[in-house]
Amino acid sequence: MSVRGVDIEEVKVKHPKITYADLYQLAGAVAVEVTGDPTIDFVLGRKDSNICPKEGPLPNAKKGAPHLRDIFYQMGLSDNDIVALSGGHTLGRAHPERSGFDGPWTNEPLKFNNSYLSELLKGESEGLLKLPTDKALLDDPEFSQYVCRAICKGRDQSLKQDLNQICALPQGYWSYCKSATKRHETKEIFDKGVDLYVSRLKLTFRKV
Ligand code: HEM
Repeated sequence: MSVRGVDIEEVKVKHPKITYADLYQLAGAVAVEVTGDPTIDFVLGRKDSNICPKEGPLPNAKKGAPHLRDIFYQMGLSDNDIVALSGGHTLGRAHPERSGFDGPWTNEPLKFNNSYLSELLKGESEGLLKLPTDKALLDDPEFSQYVCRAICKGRDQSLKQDLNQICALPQGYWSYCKSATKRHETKEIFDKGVDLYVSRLKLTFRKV
């Protein structure tokens, strides 16, 4: 694994006291920092283990919302955390030779922001990937509330009204959400929501 051309193994050799578990987390926090602005608080203290769990705890991209919950609830994460973490797909891309999926989730896959969420709301876009687990975040009423809330911030009055309404609607908000994003420039909504998304992500990062 490498972050900005730095091989993680080289860092481990130089600083053998840090565990791999901490090192990988730190690499994630640094990756977010160098590709966007947000600084992620980082706390050391994770332990390494030589024992592999029987069934790998990684999610299966072909499955839906119940599967995501099975995986992430075991880790003590909430629906809101699952949505926030899925926003990690704002960076990078899928490779057919690795996962069978192909392409990036956003138009700027080396820039960390909330564009994963805006692309999700916009629907299918040519050349951009949506995994079944990404789509599940919109199909599931609980998850999709958090997708909307993650971007629910606006200064101009009509936009604010629309966003407040989206965020207040526990169910059936989705068609409203779609029409509101059509009425306003999607980019405008998301530019205003990026701080909100990042602050939510920071809360999730404290747990992992
Ligand atoms: C929600 C469940 C998740 C599923 C099902 C999932 C699935 C996948 C898949 C299929 C790929 C493509 C792998 C490849 O072909 O190279 C991928 C890549 C990636 N995932 Fe996830 N992922 C999940 C959660 C996360 C989380 C929580 C993060 C980080 C917060 C994350 C960050 C990434 C990144 C950065 C890449 C791109 C890697 C690259 O560019 O080589 N994913 N994920």
